[in-house]
Amino acid sequence: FTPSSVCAAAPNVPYINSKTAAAIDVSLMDPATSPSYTLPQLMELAGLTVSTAFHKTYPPNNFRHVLVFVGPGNNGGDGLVAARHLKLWGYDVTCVVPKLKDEYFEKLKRQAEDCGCEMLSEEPAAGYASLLTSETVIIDSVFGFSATGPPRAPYDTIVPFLHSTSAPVMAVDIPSGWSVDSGDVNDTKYSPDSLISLTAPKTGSKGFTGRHWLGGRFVPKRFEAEFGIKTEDIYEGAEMVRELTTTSDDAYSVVYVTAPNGDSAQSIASELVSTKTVACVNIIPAVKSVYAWKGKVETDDEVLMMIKTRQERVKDVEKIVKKLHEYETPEVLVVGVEGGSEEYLKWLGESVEKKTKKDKDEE
Ligand SMILES: NC(=O)C1=CN([C@@H]2O[C@H](COP(=O)(O)OP(=O)(O)OC[C@H]3O[C@@H](n4cnc5c(N)ncnc54)[C@H](OP(=O)(O)O)[C@@H]3O)[C@@H](O)[C@H]2O)[C@@H](O)CC1
Ligand SMILES: [K+]
Repeated sequence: FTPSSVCAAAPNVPYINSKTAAAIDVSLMDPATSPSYTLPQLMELAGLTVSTAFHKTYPPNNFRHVLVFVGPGNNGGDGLVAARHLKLWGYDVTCVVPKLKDEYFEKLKRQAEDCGCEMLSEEPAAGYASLLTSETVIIDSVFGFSATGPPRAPYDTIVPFLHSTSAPVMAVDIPSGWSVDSGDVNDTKYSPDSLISLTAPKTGSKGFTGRHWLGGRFVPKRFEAEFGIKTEDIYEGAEMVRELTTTSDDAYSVVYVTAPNGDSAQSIASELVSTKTVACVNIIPAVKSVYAWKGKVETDDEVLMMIKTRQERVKDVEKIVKKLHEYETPEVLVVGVEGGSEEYLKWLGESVEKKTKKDKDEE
């Protein structure tokens, strides 16, 4: 058995401060360099990158609604572009857009609206919380690397809402309200569920503990020498993003389940794998099981499933097995994984969908 894509360890990429981030931005659009990017080009690429990371973290079959908070600068522009893509990719999208920088941002708003995104320019009377459904994920594209000081109106109600909501949040570039260079120095306790860093992660996000993505597959390689960042070598295939989350402390399990025959095992295995509840099931044929049942010694011909998954998904494995299995008391035996080859464990981790903070809170 060979996994279709073996993932290498999360890359160790350099972090940059707000000054370097701004200098990179200027350099990308410097008309003296040939060819230089225009702002709309960069915004399209950044917005596509945000939506790609979002789709990987929150697939639309589980998270139908996206609530995008759009800020006054280019971070907000990224959010408007991402909103348009996500609507076209099957999500219901609501954008809160209190202010627009200029005519270009007006166009981005109209394009998103034209694709079906709902637009709000102010807080609903019942508060931002009234926009949440049980399937909402928020995009925080309020402030990026140029924000300084406490949020001013009208963001002085949006940012505290982001800090206090229990809905999962994906932050764009830096969690709004954190210092770009020093992180959560104001002790907001804001801890978004996920973060998509653009070009390079900012030093302020060093303490970030959720799922962390990097996107910037539009920055020329010459910037590596100039700004000390990493560019194209970190991305794989046609991917726009690379996950930076360290998975070294992830725990894995093997679950043993017996089934009466290969067909029965196959249907359970297909459900487990197709829902990304597990990475792999080995079906071992011709197992003879001897056991005591209702006072008698029984001997059965069975097959054995050896199921490999993340420890946090074991309960979901049990639920699916119990739903599909024809036995009254199917065997579900969990064994912890002590170790394994780094590449195989990385592949295993990537193949199983992680639980989000929301899933964990609901448990
Ligand atoms: N390099 C890349 O890969 C690319 C980066 N991109 C993205 O651009 C982002 C950086 O964009 P940016 O420079 O426009 O800054 P950002 O923080 O969005 O907005 C600043 C605005 O906020 C305002 N403001 C500031 N503080 C405030 C406060 N306390 N309260 C209220 N308002 C405040 C400030 O207003 P002013 O201070 O001027 O009055 C200004 O209007 C970056 O993080 C990334 O997401 C991509 O789009 C392109 C490719
Ligand atoms: K942000």
